Amino acid sequence: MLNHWFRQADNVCYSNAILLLQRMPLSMHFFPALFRFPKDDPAQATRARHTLMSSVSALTVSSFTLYCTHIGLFRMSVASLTGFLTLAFIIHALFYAAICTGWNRRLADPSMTMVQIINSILWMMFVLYFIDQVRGAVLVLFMIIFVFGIFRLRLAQFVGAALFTLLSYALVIALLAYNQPQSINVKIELLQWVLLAMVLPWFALIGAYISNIRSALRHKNKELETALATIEHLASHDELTGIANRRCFLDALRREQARVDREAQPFCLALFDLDFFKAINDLHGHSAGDKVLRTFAECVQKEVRKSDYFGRYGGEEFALLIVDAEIALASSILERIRTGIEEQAFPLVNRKVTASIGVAQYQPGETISNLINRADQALYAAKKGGRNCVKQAIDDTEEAGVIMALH
Ligand SMILES: Nc1nc2c(ncn2[C@@H]2O[C@H](COP(=O)(O)OP(=O)(O)OP(=O)(O)O)[C@@H](O)[C@H]2O)c(=O)[nH]1
Repeated sequence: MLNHWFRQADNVCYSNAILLLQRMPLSMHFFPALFRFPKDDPAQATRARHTLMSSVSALTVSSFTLYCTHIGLFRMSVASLTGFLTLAFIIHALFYAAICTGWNRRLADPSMTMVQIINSILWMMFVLYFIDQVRGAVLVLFMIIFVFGIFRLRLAQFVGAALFTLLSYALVIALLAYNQPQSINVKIELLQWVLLAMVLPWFALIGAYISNIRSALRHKNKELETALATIEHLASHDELTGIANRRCFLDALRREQARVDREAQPFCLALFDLDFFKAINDLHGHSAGDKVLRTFAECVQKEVRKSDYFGRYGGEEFALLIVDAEIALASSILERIRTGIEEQAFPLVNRKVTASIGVAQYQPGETISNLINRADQALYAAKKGGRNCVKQAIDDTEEAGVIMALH
């Protein structure tokens, strides 16, 4: 009977615990998160690293205070101090978990530097209040706390932290003078306070200076990143039409060739050349010609699939890489594009603009230049065949030529 009752009580406790865990979704993420370092986000990784560093320094101070308790310089039993140190450890773990779970991103300052510094200062005050004889030497530990501020704080925050330290220390002196007059020499403590008041502003100033240099560097890095992205875009895109330039197109062609050689899927290369474009330039001017090129590029882009790759090959010549398509399918796509161009309005020139198109299917093992050559031969045939049409190159890689007119 008693056994049964215990088992039931056990079950109730167990299900209550499960319920509690389910009702607290935070716990489900929180504990595993403590052991998960945020590697995928460099900013979060840096924050987690700084928090771990500050935890290590807190651990050193904790060991020091435990030793002081052991030799009778800390007015507290080992058991009570262990309790306080456990609390300090939990607080550090919470900071770390907040970063690992990404919770800190909701805060105005996701690094939580100021909060962590205030936390450390308060713990330092705790140590200063209970430690005897070596209180002056302990003050040097404030420097470690302020070093962490260099990672993030602005001058005003540094000054705030320094003032908070001085006021808290003054309060500790007053409390000691009132509660433990035998353990304090007020004159010496005040002298130490003045010394701290002289050192901290300088520390704050130099810290803020370094912090400013870091943020200027960050800003410059961002500018460099943007400049690099612009350069990369300029190097790979045609300025006039905004589509890929010849170099970038050839890179895409080589990538596709490597993929197809691996996966044995067909792809086609089409070369476009605007018909009588010289006459457009001559009659309507170069800028009208530029506008025609832009409208033409937009018109083709509208018609092609996202997986296909369109680029300016040079002058009024364009190239289209049609992936996963044999020549019959590619030709019907190109025929649709050709009709689209024919029907497109080109307001500045107020006349029909057409294009001749040559297309070749990649033959496994052939070189890129051979493929381009065959597509070019097909384009030449399209020009010769009356323009405004699509012509296919023959499959034979040895013998470049054209066999079929679609229009
Ligand atoms: N506006 C403008 N014209 C360009 C650009 N690049 C090349 N061209 C012109 O394109 C024209 C190409 O003329 P051609 O190669 O003789 O050919 P076409 O007049 O189109 O005749 P077909 O190709 O035989 O139909 C030349 O006048 C070039 O100056 C450009 O970026 N902008």
